[in-house]
Amino acid sequence: MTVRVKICGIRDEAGLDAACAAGADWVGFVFFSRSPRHVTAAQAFPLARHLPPDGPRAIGLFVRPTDDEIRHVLDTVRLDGLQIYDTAARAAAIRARFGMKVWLAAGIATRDDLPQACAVDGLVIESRPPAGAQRPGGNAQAFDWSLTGGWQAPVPWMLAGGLRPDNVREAVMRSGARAVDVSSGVETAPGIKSPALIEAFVQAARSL
Ligand SMILES: O=C(O)c1ccccc1N[C@@H]1O[C@H](COP(=O)(O)O)[C@@H](O)[C@H]1O
Repeated sequence: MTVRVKICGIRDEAGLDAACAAGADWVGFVFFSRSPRHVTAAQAFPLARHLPPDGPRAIGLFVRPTDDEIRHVLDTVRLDGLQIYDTAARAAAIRARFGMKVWLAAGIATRDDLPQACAVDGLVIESRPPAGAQRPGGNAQAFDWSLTGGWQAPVPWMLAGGLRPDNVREAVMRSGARAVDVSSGVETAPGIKSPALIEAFVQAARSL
C-alpha cells in the first residue's frame, strides 16, 4: 500500500528541499497569521516557484478566509489546491468560486463527527482543537484513530493531527488512512522544520 504524504507548514527552502527529496506528495503553506508556520504570499511565492514540475503539489491552508484573502494569495502564488478550515458550505462555495481543488478540514471527537457527504474534493480528518487553542489545527494533538474504521468516506481523505515518525505507521494501520498530513511532528520547535524528521516521517509512512 502506498501512503501519500503531505508536509505542511513549509516556510523555507531547507524544509521544501527536504520534502522534495523525501518524495512528499504535497507541501502546505499556511496563510493564517496566528500560526507559527504563517507565510505571506510574498514569502510563499519563491518557495512554490522552486518546486520541481514532478515534485510535491502546493496546497494553501486558510482559516475562515474571505474571498479577497484567497484572491490575494492566488494572484501571487501558484497553488494546486486549498485546505480550508470553515463550514462545509463555505468550503464548497470557495471551490465553486475559485475553480480549485478544495480539501475541507474536519475536527473529530466522535464517530458522529465524520462527514457522510460533502461537496469538496477531499477531507482532512484531524482531532478537535483543545479548549483555548489559538488555532484549529497544527496543535500536535491526535485522536482515537480507530474512529475512522468502517467509515464510508464520501471523498478521498487524509489523516492529520499529532502524527510523528514514530507513530505514523500505527496511525495508518489503525485508521485505514491512505494519506497523512503532518506539521508539528516534523519540527524541532513550532515553525522550524527538521529535514531529518521529514525524511524519517515519509519513510515511516511508506514502510507498510
Ligand atoms: O500548522 C498550523 O499552524 C495550522 C494552523 C491552523 C490550522 C491548521 C494548521 N495545521 C494543520 O493541522 C493539522 C495537524 O497538524 P499537526 O501535525 O498536529 O501539527 C495538519 O493538517 C496541519 O496542516
